[in-house]
Amino acid sequence: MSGQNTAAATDGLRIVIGSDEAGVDYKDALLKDLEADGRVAEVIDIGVHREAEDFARPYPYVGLAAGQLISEGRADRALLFCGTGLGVAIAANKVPGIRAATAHDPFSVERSILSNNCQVLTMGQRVVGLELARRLAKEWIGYTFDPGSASAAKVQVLSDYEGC
Ligand SMILES: O=C(CO)[C@H](O)COP(=O)(O)O
Repeated sequence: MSGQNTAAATDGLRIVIGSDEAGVDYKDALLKDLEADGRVAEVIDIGVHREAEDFARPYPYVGLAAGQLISEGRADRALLFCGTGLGVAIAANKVPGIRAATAHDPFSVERSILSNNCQVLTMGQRVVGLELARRLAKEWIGYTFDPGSASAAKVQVLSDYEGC
């Protein structure tokens, strides 16, 4: 799984988007951005949705569901929101093989891919402005992990530890 995203980047990414109630405004805004982005082949909206039964779904279920979709090979990446971005990242990281990072600045977003080969980026609606979140997501889509880079062996330590 550590090399995931590399092949998909040429075909268009399949991206899961999700949030809890505290992140739903940003989730809905970024959903539109992803759908309009020609680099994205598929957007999978896992909720929550306003005025729907899932609206009160707590953040752990959102992070776990996103991580599982990637782990099962049904998506390449996930973009997740909650109040801080922390809860959905912690949850996604519980799925074996998933590397999720909370990042609210351009350098960390870049390194989450180029250093850490993270499949999941999370942000907090209560932490970062909407326009910055939109810009960060746009940049994030453009990064691809290089499996021949010096960072690859470090990521492999994590994959070896998890056995996947
Ligand atoms: O930010 C959250 C979890 O990290 C979540 O949106 C709110 O969680 P709470 O503070 O436990 O309500």
